[in-house]
Amino acid sequence: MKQAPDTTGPAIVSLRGAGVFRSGRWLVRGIDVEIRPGEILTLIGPNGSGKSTTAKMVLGIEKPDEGSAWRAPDLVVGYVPQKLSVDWTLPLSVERFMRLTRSLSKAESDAALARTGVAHLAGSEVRNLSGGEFQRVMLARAIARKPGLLVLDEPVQGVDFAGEIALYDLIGKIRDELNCAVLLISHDLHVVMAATDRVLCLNGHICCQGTPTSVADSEEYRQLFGARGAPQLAVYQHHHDHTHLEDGRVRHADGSITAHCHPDDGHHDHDHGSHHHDHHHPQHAQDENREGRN
Ligand SMILES: Nc1ncnc2c1ncn2[C@@H]1O[C@H](COP(=O)(O)OP(=O)(O)OP(=O)(O)O)[C@@H](O)[C@H]1O
Repeated sequence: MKQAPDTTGPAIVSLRGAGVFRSGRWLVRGIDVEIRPGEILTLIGPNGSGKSTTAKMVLGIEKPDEGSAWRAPDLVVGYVPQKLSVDWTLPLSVERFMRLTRSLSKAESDAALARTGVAHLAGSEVRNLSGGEFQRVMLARAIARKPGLLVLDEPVQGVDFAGEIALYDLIGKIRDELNCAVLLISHDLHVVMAATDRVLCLNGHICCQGTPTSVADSEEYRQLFGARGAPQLAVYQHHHDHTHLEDGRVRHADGSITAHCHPDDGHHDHDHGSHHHDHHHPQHAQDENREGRN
């Protein structure tokens, strides 16, 4: 059985009463956050609530105008920003993109691409990648130097729902393999990955924090996102309640076998109200095989 990551070590990042003041106003204030090795922390909050600004204080890109921001001196950080200023009209292969701004050996680059399941795309043009492929390349770029902290600003943008679940699975696996801490930013509330240890809900300040379910239940969260927001914070759980057999049929948790799986066939629980995935699709299995081979 796999051991749970040890998240009890000393903090690798600590923000204390941190705030950023720009253009005559406080973008965020009073941010207290500690990040420990191996833990997954998700920042959620409406557009403009200060998630990226907080992440930039964690990274040291923005200096706090009040309070303090500290990082362990030897901390290697991998960062996938929300936006990249790259001229995509120029030809650029994945391989070159991986090594564009950093000294990375070909072996390190190949290993990272393999880990995120996109080794086969090394020679492809970046501008031709699909949204999901691009995010995997970005992830590979961020983990290539084996970071102790991985900061992912909206890692599932441009990715469809199935791809989103696969990416969250992958991020969880990378955390397990590298035992790195992960800071995830999401303004999209409908899925928070199950592996998230803590959710921090921002609205210019820390509005509430805790386990995903405790945040979804909190009064502050409901006030911030309204009644509509509450059922949207669906914590993605991988129930593995059925298995896809080689002949394409499906064996359910109750032992029965059917030709297909269908949400309304009575074999699945519906505890989140919204569309939620409680099983693997063949595409995910392919991704896992690909990751496993590399
Ligand atoms: N350098 C800056 N100068 C002035 N205002 C800024 C600066 N950077 C960000 N802001 C403003 O600060 C607020 C918080 O921005 P931030 O990018 O941290 O929000 P966010 O929660 O990440 O938003 P989103 O979900 O839209 O990405 C926004 O209103 C933004 O316009």
